[in-house]
Amino acid sequence: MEIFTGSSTPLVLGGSHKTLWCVGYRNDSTTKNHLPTFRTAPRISPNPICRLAAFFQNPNGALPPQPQNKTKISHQPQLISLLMAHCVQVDPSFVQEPEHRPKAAISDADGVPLIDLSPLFSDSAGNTIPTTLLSQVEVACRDWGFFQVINHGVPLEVLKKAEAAEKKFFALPEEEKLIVRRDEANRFGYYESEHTKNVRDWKRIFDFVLQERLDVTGLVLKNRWPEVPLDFRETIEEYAKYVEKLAFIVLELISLTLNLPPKRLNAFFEEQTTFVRLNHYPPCPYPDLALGVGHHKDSGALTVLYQDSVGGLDVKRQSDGEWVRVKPMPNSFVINVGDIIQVWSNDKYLSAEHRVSVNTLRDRFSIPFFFNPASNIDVKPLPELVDDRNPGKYKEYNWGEFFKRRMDSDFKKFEVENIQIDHFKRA
Ligand SMILES: O=C(O)CCC(=O)C(=O)O
Ligand SMILES: [Fe+2]
Repeated sequence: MEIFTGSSTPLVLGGSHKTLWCVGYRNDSTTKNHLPTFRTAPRISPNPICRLAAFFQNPNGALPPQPQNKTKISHQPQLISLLMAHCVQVDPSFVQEPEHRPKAAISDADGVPLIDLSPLFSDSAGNTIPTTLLSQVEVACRDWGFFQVINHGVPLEVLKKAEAAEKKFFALPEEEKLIVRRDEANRFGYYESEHTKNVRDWKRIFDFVLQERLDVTGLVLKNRWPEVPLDFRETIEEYAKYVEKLAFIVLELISLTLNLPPKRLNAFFEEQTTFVRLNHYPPCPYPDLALGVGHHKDSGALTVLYQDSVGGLDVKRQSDGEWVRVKPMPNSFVINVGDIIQVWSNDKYLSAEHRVSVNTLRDRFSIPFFFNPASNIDVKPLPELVDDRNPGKYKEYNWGEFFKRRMDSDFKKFEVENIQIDHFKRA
């Protein structure tokens, strides 16, 4: 290892091609204020493998004094060992491009709208849905593409049991989880190496579908269940049943806000390709470089997500392009519009960009329910919502093929960006 200093950066640490190092604090004894921020080094080093520079925000940390500019310090063993004591190994497959790395502080002020669904469950609810509730849903889908719901009808006990089962599963030894690891032939089960936009995510997942079938597009929708924890399958299938009810309720509310009959969209979901994902985001020693899930939009119709109290889900606010944190709220769900609703609504509603930030100290768990239509559905703007003055903005595409192409990129690192909804946008 060689250590160089450069004129514009305090430190650049080299390594081999496969092993990059940068200076950082270890997890223990770290507080937020002591965290360094990492940036990719400008090309100041003649050595192409010297790629990472570390900028220490807090000079009170136990760091050596700054070496003189442009001095090669690899001959100073004491200095090197002191630096090494503060090194974390960076796996380059997790490193995001500089423009996608999270800033140190993410605001949660002016966060996503919160909608109370209790009017739908009260005794006096009858068949009428308050217009105030509908307009809240409409504004949230239009301005944010994201909202949180409380009093949603899913019992707290069901949520808590699912969260406990999820934690138990991820706590199993790796070799036990690998028994149900997904592969190219069967895409459901455990996976620890998912990529979003060709960068590896700092997470582990377990996926299962609501309806198993050998699909027409050649996608095998078949679950793999672990034998332990014993009540795992039963618990999370029960959770999924409740969340499915909530997903249909939200779908009907959205139909109403589009001036359509409440069940207008339901038929698309009779043979749904919905799947549920359990996410575990372990603590990450370089949260300024990696993400739990890279920036993306969900490709299905709707996502209904339960998150624990740690926080990390960031949404790109439509109004100003700022990333804001979706503040965890006990006993709530986060709902977001996916690409399909964006297309059905002919861009009235937007599928918002989001990502997951990680942290150095706490494990985070979440459970998204990806509400997806049948694979044979051809997605296009709904005929009721287009006319000569407002022509359809998307060409028709087949959901099953789109879904399969997206899943393929979970296995291979493509050189180019995988299929996106914008590819179907009319000029
Ligand atoms: O874990 C989260 O909060 C969000 C995960 C997510 O966006 C996804 O899996 O698509
Ligand atoms: Fe997502």
